[in-house]
Order: sequence, then structure tokens, then C-alpha cells
Amino acid sequence: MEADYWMQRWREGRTGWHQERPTPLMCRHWPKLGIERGSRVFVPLAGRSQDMAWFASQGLRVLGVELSELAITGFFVGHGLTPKTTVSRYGTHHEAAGIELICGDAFALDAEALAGCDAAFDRAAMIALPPSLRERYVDTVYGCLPRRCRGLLITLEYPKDEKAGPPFAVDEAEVRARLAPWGEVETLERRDILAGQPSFQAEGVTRLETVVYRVERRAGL
Ligand SMILES: C[S@@+](CC[C@H](N)C(=O)[O-])C[C@H]1O[C@@H](n2cnc3c(N)ncnc32)[C@H](O)[C@@H]1O
Repeated sequence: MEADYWMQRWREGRTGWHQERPTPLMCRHWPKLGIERGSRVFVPLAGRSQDMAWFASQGLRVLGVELSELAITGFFVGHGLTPKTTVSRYGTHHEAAGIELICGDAFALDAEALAGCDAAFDRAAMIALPPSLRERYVDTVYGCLPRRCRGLLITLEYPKDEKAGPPFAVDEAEVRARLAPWGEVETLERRDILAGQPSFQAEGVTRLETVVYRVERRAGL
């Protein structure tokens, strides 16, 4: 999944992953993390997710990274906000109402870029990437988060031979193996969602589950 692929999907409005409401499983599990008001939440591969507005409504600050300018503009316009714009080595930063979105490549981020983050939220980000990019993604994003940073990761699981991604199936064994070098992983919920996903059924998918993990960057690495 190269940048051109995502740019084209945004240009053509093929953004079937986008939800007009905050992710219900996030609203349900986020309070368990005990993230204090004023904390900063990192949202990788942010799209124009309403989850970011939900974080702001909870008194949290947001740092997102997203390749598509269309997605970022759509987010701010959709919320009636006019962001201030600055440029750094990571890309063009757009900021309004405590929400800062970098129009840039997540793979270009480093520990300095994420230094101020206390929490992270990964929905449709890790699972948006093919296996060949996931290792690099985990090393860049999870590996650069500050110690003790904690958050939620939401994945999808389905029989891998029944559908081509994205979204890709990322099973629990893979999540645990990939994140083990960086921190702790706890499974909070596993839910069968096939009945509510007609597009997966139409592709012949016979099992579809979503899994919510609590992840915490280990201290001392
Ligand atoms: C499946 S969408 C999910 C968006 C969002 N997380 C949500 O839940 O609505 C994946 C997003 O990641 C963006 N993306 C893909 N590769 C990226 C990269 N290397 N750096 C930044 N954004 C990227 C795409 O443009 C797309 O908006």
C-alpha cells in the first residue's frame, strides 16, 4: 500500500473505513486507561476520524499523522475549524482546538515527534498495512512512543485466504509477537461482527471478529 494508493482512494471518495461517529468500542474501553485530561493522544494513520473529535471532547489534546491533505482539510472543515499551519521536517502541521494533524508520512516520524504523547489510539491503522510494512510500522510508531505511553489497538481477524486486504487480518499471535519487544499487551474484548458487515459477507468471508487490546509502552527500553 503505497502513498499513491491512499491518495487515490481519498480523491475518489472510496473511504469505506470512515465512520461518522466515534468508534463505540473505543468509547467503551478508553476510560479504563485512566488517561488524564490535558494528556496528548497520538492517532497514527488518522484519516478524518471522528475519534479525534471525541478525544478533544474529553479534554485531551490530539496529534495525528495522515498522508492525505484531503482527509485533513475534510476533518477541520467538517468541524467548522480553521487550523493554523506550520511546516516541519515531518510535514505540514495543521492545528486547531487542541487537534494537530501532520500531513506527512507516519514512517518519517521519530521519537522527537512523539515525545509529548501520553497515549495512542490505533484503529484501522496497523490493519491498513500489508505484512511487509507492519514490522516497520510497529518499529516506527510503537517503538518511538514515550515510555509508559498507553492506548488501545483495534484489529480485525478473518481467515486470511478469504479476502485480500486492506483491511488485513492481524491475529492475536501476530499482535503479541510484534508488540512484545516494545511493551505489554492485554486483550480487552473480542467480538463477532460478521452479521453487521455485509461487504465482508459478499466477499465470502465466513468469520470476522474485532479485537480490542490495551497496549502500554514498557518503561526502561
Ligand atoms: C484505513 S484508513 C483509517 C483512517 C482512520 N484511522 C480511521 O479509523 O478512520 C488508513 C489511513 O491511513 C492513511 N495512511 C496510509 N499510509 C500512511 C502513512 N504512511 N502515513 C500517514 N498516513 C497514512 C491513509 O491515507 C488513510 O487515511
